Amino acid sequence: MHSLLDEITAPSDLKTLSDQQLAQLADELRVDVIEAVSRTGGHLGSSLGVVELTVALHAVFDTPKDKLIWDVGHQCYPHKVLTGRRAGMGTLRQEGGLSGFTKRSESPYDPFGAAHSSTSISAAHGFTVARDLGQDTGDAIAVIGDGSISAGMAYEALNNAGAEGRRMFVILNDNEMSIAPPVGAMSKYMSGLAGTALAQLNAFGQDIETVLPGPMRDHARRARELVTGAVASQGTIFEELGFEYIGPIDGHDMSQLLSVLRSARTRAKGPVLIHCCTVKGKGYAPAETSADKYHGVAKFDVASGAQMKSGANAPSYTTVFGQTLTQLAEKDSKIVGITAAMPSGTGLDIFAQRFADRMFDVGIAEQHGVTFAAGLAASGLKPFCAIYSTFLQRGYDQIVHDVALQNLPVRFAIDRAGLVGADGATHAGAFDIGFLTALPNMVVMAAADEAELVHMITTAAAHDTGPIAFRYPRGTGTGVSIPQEGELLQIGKGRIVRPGAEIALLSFGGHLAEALKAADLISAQGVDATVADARFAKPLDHALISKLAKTHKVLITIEQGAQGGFGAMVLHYLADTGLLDGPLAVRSMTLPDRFIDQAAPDAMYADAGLTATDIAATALQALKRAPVSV
Ligand SMILES: Cc1ncc(C[n+]2csc(CCOP(=O)(O)OP(=O)(O)O)c2C)c(N)n1
Ligand SMILES: CC(=O)[C@@H](O)[C@H](O)COP(=O)(O)O
Ligand SMILES: [Mg+2]
Repeated sequence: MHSLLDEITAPSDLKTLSDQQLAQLADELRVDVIEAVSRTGGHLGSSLGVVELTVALHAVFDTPKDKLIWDVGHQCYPHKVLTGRRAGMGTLRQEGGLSGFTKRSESPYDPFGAAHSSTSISAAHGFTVARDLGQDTGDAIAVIGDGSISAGMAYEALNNAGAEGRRMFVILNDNEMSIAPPVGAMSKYMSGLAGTALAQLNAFGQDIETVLPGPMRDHARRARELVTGAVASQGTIFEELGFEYIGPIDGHDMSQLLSVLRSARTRAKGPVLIHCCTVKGKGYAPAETSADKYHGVAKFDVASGAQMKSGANAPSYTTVFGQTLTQLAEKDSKIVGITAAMPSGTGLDIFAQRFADRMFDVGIAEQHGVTFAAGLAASGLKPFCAIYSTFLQRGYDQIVHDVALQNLPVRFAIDRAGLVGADGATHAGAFDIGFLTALPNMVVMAAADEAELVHMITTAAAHDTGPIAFRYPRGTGTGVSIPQEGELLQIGKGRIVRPGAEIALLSFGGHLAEALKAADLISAQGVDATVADARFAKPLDHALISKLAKTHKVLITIEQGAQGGFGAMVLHYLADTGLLDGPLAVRSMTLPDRFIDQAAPDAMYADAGLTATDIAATALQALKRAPVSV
């Protein structure tokens, strides 16, 4: 069957299509995205919500000279299809394949990378100022969702760009969903905007336009825009910030999108915000009718929408966290949970099912979430601030300034520690060990398996003398049996998991299983190896480390984190106590000093040089070259 999509090799091809053909193209594009994502998995719901918007933006604007910047970028699959990457969609989020987000190195149509939310308006402002300073760039268009615009960074950008008054475009993609239903006053405000008389007036005007012949329709549209503009100019918050506000418009009505975008592009002198109402998962019933709108899906059967099961039999670390915290909270009414728009991703949805009034979703607002938790702790409660490692980076100054410096007992549940797989480099939980162990007063733990996680949550709940953090990997655990009750760990004490000699493998966190495999490989070479689980990167177990250093020829530290973390802390200690002055050979095995693109986690750790084979080879090599005792 003749397909317009087959004829599209670049957005410039859209300029040859009529408005009706653009609408047809959108329909074809939607089917294409559904088919593609059914084979790869990925962020389907948000992509389906912007199919018409994507076609209209590329049809009206002159990309790539005009810079189209997608916030988060998880909704960029239609964009990728239209910008020459349709053939590559089968490699989406896979090793060597297309990124799941926008990425500068992937395409000239991706002027700015994303994945962490709420960055698009700031970036667009950068392109705008550069244009005005003579750089060869066109208009900047930021497409930001209703969830993402709840982050403070978005207001920093609106505040700055609105005041400067430079011509730029912000498309507010309002589908009334974040990953979970949206929270916050802004969400209510935007829903109000979309539901007011303004929207009814808009809809009424559009109905009239549809029955009028060509020239009259344009006049009617212009009249509608003037009237709704007048009504809207009661001062939406965006106008108060210096933006012309247009909308709310139907983000699935191609003729409306085209006329509004063409008109705005022709007329705009300053910053414009177009409020676009869409449906997350639009056009695919299993997505539209699901609670999470198929935000992030595994491979699925198109006909039924049934997703392929992961096949894992152990519970995920996330589930263990949610269940354990809930169990502890039954006996401790001071325990509360804080999430930044990710209740299901962190497992706090489990906690909320039992303690709805003790779980707080602050929206995509990690900075606020951390200091909110500090306020809770200062008031005597026991806040568990559950934020993925990568997103916790957003709240670092708050951890330093509001938590550690004041020595407040905030508990940080750090999921997705280490390499995370399909989400790639933007979501790697690589840096939290380093940025947390640098802080005075902070206790830093890492769970080697899900049983250890139970002990660490229990220990954190009881730790009231200052901040404490525990990190754990994405995905299912090791399958160890999970204790009914967690033990109280002694702060700063590690454990010998496998006694040995000559070579000591000191693991911190989720790589313990790999260290044990490495010990087997080392033993097969006739060398004995000790395996220890540090449990704590701060405070270090000085007695354990000294003992290992004094009774072995080689000490290898292993962590699922970047340089400057656990291994560095151990090296500080060994150097400062003179334990490096003798015959001991020390190697610290970390993630390499580069970003690692998406692949299966095991493949990513292989790329990082952190497999059992790598560990064994490093240890045996060190033994061979270990300084000779004098
Ligand atoms: C700083 C940060 N925190 C959390 C996330 C996780 N996250 C990805 S998409 C999303 C929801 C985005 O909602 P919205 O902007 O409305 O986009 P939609 O999915 O509705 O299209 C969240 C919380 C993130 N990417 N970045
Ligand atoms: C786009 C985004 O940032 C989130 O959807 C993220 O991909 C979730 O990660 P998990 O799949 O590890 O929960
Ligand atoms: Mg949304």
